[in-house]
Amino acid sequence: MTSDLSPGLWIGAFGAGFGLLAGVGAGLLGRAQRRRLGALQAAQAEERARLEAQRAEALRRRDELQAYDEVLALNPRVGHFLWSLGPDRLELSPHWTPMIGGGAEDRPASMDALRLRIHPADLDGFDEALNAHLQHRQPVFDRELRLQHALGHWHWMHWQGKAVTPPGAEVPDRIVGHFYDLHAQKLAEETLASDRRLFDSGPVIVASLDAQPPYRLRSVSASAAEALGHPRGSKLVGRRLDELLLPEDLPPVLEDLGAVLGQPGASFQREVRLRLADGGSHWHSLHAVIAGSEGQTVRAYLLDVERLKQAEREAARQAGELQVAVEHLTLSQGYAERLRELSEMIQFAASEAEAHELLAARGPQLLPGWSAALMLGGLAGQVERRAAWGPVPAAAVQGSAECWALRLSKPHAALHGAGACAHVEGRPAHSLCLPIPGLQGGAGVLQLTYADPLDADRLRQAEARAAALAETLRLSLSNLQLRLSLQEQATRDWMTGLYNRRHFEELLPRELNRALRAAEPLALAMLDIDHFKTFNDRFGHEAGDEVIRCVARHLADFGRPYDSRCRVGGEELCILMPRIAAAEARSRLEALRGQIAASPVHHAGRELPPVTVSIGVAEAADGGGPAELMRRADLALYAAKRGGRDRIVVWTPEHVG
Ligand SMILES: Nc1nc2c(ncn2[C@@H]2O[C@H](COP(=O)(O)OP(=O)(O)OP(=O)(O)O)[C@@H](O)[C@H]2O)c(=O)[nH]1
Repeated sequence: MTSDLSPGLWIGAFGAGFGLLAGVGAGLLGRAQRRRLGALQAAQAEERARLEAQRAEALRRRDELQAYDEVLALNPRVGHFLWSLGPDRLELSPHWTPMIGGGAEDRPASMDALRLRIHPADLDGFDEALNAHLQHRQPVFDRELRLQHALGHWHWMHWQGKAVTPPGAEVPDRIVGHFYDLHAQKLAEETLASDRRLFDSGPVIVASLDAQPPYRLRSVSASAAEALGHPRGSKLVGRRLDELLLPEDLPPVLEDLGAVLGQPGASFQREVRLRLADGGSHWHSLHAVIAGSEGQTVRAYLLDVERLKQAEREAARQAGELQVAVEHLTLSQGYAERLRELSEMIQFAASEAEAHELLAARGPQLLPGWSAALMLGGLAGQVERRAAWGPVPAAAVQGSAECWALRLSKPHAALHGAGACAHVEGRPAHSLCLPIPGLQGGAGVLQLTYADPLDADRLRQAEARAAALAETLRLSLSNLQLRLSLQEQATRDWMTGLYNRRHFEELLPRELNRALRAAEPLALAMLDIDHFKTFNDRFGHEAGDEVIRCVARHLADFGRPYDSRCRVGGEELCILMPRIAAAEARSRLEALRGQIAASPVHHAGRELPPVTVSIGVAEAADGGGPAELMRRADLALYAAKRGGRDRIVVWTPEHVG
């Protein structure tokens, strides 16, 4: 574009001035005229010099303006316009096209054409700005507005211009000026404004603090006061960091600050609790940046994460509960498995004593840390300790009156000995008695003690386990008792209560082997009631039975606990006597024989004739099996019968069968 303000106008004016002066000088001739001419020439020279100076100035100005034009032309965001008012001709520099898009032909050629592309909302303002300038209310025309881009969107531009009035005229005939691209700046401003709105109303508190103790708040987004529970508009500026944070959170933040102070751009992140107006606090995620060229400001961004924290806490609590539940489930599954094993072993124990030993061995794994005693009904109503583990002892229970669990038939718990049963010794933190009813010999009790205090959860778990253990013991011990008693019944002779023949046949080889292994003697005595048939014949079969029972009672009371007394046939009985030799057996059996002979037998209200027995004794010998031992005892018995009955004969090799 060629501006009407260009220096060319000035240069033309100078040329015309010089021509006029030269013509005037040529017509001067006389002295006076010469004087006048001299004066004129002086004035002329002066004027020439002035014009020269003006010309030089104009040239300098032209160069400057050219340079300015060139620089402006370099800037794609600034263009020039010349609007000739009369003909409404608008000339736009080529910068227009890259700003507003389209081709050169799309450039508006008149103000009317330009106005068609102005955003309707900006049109009035545009016209008003023009009028204000043309009516001299504003020194320049200056307006931001949106123009329709060739691609359709509204594009922000800034127009500035000045009216030019031609020499001698009274009103301007044109406006010259420039337009520049404001779009990127406007978008940035809008983004900033929306950011600002977000900061002021959104969840993020933006704050600036002095980057030096006591870290006073210099500015803070408008939302902060309300977010922290203060009345809207409350003044937070000026507060110290220690007034804003919970005391526990201050030291780590001070430490973080210490590490970044004086380093512009350095930052740290941390979760802190901001104090609320009501005395509470809210967790915030703090992102702090050292700002300012000298690092004189701490810029802090705080996002309220209280709900997140609450959710985290809730999730952690639920996860904890789940973990506990899973642990309980796992533990209880493991525990149930261990109880099942114990129960099986107890039920198939060879004796109650073995069952009690099993319990004592496995109990510590079932209830770790607990001391326990299983007390079962014994003689004279006493409840005796049968199995125990752990350091806290239990005294024997003299009667059910001493145990609350037995008295009330329900579990009884005590804390630090207060209200504990009399048999609980010491003052354990926890004691628990569980009744075990339904056993032969009377109800039993399981006493459990724990020395140190337990929390409610662990106590509840232990109580549940103890109850399960007591129930397991009740079932398995009563099953064992039943099985042992059935077993016992199967081994006993129904009429006499002595072992039966089947049991004797099982017992004999076992005892014989044991004796041989232990190199211990073993004596077998065979007894036969003398002339038994005559009892049957004279007094009846029942009398015969009574005779058998009477002899059996003598046998039952005879000898040592580990002697086995059996009825092996109708009126044939035997005694298996471990750890004694035949001679010793014989002397003991003499007492038995004498007792039987001396004891009257009554039946049906009358005394029967004296009952005597013949006894044959044999001793286990090397190489001889059970059959041989029985054969020898039989041979000795036969010898006793033959020898006159009511006597004892010990087998010797002479008794050849
Ligand atoms: N009442 C009764 N009699 C039985 C029983 N078992 C076997 N008997 C009888 O006992 C008798 C056995 O008699 P023997 O072995 O001959 O005895 P004994 O000849 O009378 O006397 P000894 O020659 O001294 O042995 C038989 O008559 C059987 O019927 C029983 O359980 N009860």
